[in-house]
Amino acid sequence: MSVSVKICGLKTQETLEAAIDGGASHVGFIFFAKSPRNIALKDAGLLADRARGRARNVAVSVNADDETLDAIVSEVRPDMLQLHGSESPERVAAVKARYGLPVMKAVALKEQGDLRQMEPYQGVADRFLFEARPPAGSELPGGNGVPFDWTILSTIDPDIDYMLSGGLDAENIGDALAATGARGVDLSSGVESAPGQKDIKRIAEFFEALRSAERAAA
Ligand SMILES: O=C(O)c1ccccc1NCC(=O)[C@H](O)[C@H](O)COP(=O)(O)O
Repeated sequence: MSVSVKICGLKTQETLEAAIDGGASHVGFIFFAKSPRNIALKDAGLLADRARGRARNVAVSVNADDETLDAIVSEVRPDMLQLHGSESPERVAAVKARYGLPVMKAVALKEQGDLRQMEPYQGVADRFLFEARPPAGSELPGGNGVPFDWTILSTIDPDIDYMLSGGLDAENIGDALAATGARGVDLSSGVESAPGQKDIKRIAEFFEALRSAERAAA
């Protein structure tokens, strides 16, 4: 079975096309002012229209209020909302009900016990995005380009639907898949030449490495 891939933080047509051509199942747009990947609503709407039907459009927000999410949903018409802040299970349920869209909830992991943070969201979030805790001093809850200890996921219930994230790139994707058996992965920094600057060559190299890892595992 092929691994689903979300390339996150896209801002240009060229890199969006490179992601979809490479085989991305999901493309992500960041709505967080402090991020170098932050995108204007109108630009995200145009990119999402271009991707529609070829990849699933994911709108990423951080503790966004209804007014902000209303604007995102109306302009971008995403297929999925990714909640990447400290949204409570009740907030996740309310967002799902308000927009009728699936929600992926980000959970940051550093040690085995952190997996317990996921429990209140089970049966509420449609999917999880497991990634590293942000390094000290980072203003970004995601997109920091740091991996976590993947062995944390070695005992996870195989029925839990998640994307593995945090510092993935062409060099480590084979090891990451071998360690976790993840069926979905998400990445951003690993296909950039500088923060917020997606790189077509690095996107292609990532997909090449992923296919090679999939062949090795078959
Ligand atoms: O990428 C950002 O700048 C960002 C900012 C605020 C909230 C979430 C953000 N990214 C969410 C993602 O889904 C990233 O792809 C994920 O954190 C992995 O990033 P990376 O470690 O750089 O591959």
